[in-house]
Amino acid sequence: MTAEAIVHMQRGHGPLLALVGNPNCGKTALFNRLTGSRQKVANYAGVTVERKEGRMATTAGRSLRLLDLPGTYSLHPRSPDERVTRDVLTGHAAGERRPDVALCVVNATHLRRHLRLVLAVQRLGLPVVVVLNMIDIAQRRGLRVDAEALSRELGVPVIATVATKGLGLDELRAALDEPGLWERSARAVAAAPAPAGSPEDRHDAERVHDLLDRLGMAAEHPAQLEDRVDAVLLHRVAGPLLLAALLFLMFQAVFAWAQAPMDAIKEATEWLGTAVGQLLASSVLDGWPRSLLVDGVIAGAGGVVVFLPQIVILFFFILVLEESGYLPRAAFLLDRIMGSVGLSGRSFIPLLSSFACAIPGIMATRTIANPRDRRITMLIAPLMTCSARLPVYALLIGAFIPRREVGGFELQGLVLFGLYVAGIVSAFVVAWVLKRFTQGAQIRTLMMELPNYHWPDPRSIAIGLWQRVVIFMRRVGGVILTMTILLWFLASFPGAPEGATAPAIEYSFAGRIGALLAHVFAPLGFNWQISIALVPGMAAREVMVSSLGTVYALSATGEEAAQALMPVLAQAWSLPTALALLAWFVFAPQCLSTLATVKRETGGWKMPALMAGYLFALAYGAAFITYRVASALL
Ligand SMILES: Nc1nc2c(ncn2[C@@H]2O[C@H](COP(=O)(O)OP(=O)(O)OP(=O)(O)O)[C@@H](O)[C@H]2O)c(=O)[nH]1
Ligand SMILES: [Mg+2]
Repeated sequence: MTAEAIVHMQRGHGPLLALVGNPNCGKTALFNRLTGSRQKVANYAGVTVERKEGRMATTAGRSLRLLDLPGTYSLHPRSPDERVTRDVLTGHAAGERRPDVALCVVNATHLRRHLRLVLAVQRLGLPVVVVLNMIDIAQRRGLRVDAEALSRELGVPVIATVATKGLGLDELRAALDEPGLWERSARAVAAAPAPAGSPEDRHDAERVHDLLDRLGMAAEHPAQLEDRVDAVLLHRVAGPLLLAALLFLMFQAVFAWAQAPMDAIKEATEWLGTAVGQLLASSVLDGWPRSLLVDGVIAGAGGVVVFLPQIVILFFFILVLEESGYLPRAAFLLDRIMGSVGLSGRSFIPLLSSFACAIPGIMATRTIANPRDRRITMLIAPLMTCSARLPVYALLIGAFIPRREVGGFELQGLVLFGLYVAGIVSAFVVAWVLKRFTQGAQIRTLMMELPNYHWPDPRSIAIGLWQRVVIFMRRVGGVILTMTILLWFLASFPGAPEGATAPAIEYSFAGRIGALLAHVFAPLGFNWQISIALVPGMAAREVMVSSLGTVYALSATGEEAAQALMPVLAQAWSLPTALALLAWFVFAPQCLSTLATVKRETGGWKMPALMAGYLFALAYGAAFITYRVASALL
């Protein structure tokens, strides 16, 4: 996902020092003063970002390379310039060596903001020397600047400077001779690029606040609006509650807003099915071509397209949260909870991606350094409700959960919320059990640097949504259509024998396979139609919906074939059966592409076999219990 910054190979020699800081803090002024005319200017290739390198000498005469990195607000890049800075500092910029020491320049009049970046760079494991620049302006404004106290608090050298006048540069050149600095640097480079873990369960803004507080400088550097917003959104109690409320409303909207467009799509597909059916009935294409089009393609694929509005609404919220800068904050909040089951915030991004699809989520576990944490994160990724499960949930909820309000909330949205929560809770329980009963080192790293809040850009949201629509429609036209046609074939041949009374499908291949599978699934209340639909559903979970569409269209006798699936199911299944199927899909082990990805990532069959086995057991158990309990109660 990260487009790595490609830079020209620079054949410099000697230790590399990088100037890092917020825009306009005086990096270039300092760079010019330190290097004089000994500068090389080039471009980072692939991006029009200027790369400036120069040479400088320390007091003891040691020759250093100095790199003037683009100014950045944080290590969450929002522009190509910022990305270059992040990639160079993490050692991910092609053709560029990771710097040995970071020279962090901060504006003495903007300590609250600028110190955050210092902490973030420190956490990357790089030795840091802080340049406290613009002390002339700070002094003119009557701000206290105590470089020594700051140095004690940060545990790194802090040199006060006025870059434009060259003040403090001698002290800086002397500080760069300190041998401990380069020893630390050698250690950091050996351990690179894994960030050094901080056991503290806090984020940078909070740490800067405490630090300024202890220095008695908090009042001189008042909290900005953003910090005050964070004080609420990241509050220990209020934060998680607000997050839960937000997710809750999101799922309410998924049902409430999608109704009208869903009705429209449903009517359009029904109309199309009827029209095509009537047209072909009076042509030479009557018979199996008509059935393939109407019962296979239109009933199957059309049944899935209905759920496009809900997917668009869900991703609208996710994109807005991502763009606004809230999502990393949600990660921070959840890090605390994840810590309680022994996982770190590093698992959050892979798990969050798994809400779209487990495959990118499992691939994102590559960033988890601890092998055991990585395997556990992989194993629980499929428990996050992927978007492919949304159509299945929406179909069953639409058919079986009445549209009414409970305590002012839409019952259907409530159930959907509950299903997502069930997945998350199960994931946490599984992670806890795996952590408890497997061997391995306990490593707890927390990386929390929060990006600034931003008004979401409507254009990028529109583009993001459009991409989701394209992905979804490609799946409808690809795997879903293919599996639907295959199932139609299996469900249509061989035809019924002479004098048969039951619907023809019961004599077909699919009907017979379904009848066999139904023995396995009967204890869960699944009939043969469900059992057979589970098989093509292994290719992609939404295929379950199109398969049910095809199976029931073919099971229908007479002309009511073009009916929508929801009312058919509502009539054909009992409520306990529907609830058991929902419980089954919370675990839903049947996704072949996910298992294939796990095999590729772990290089063996052990992990995918373990994953399929435990998910199947959980799905079967949960569906069984749900079916029994619901049958007893209802
Ligand atoms: N008064 C005062 N002005 C300074 C000092 N250091 C830099 N400036 C001024 O601050 C402005 C920004 O300095 P630059 O060196 O361009 O800042 P930069 O960090 O390179 O900025 P970007 O490259 O945009 O990230 C310039 O007008 C400098 O002259 C200082 O110590 N005191
Ligand atoms: Mg500059």
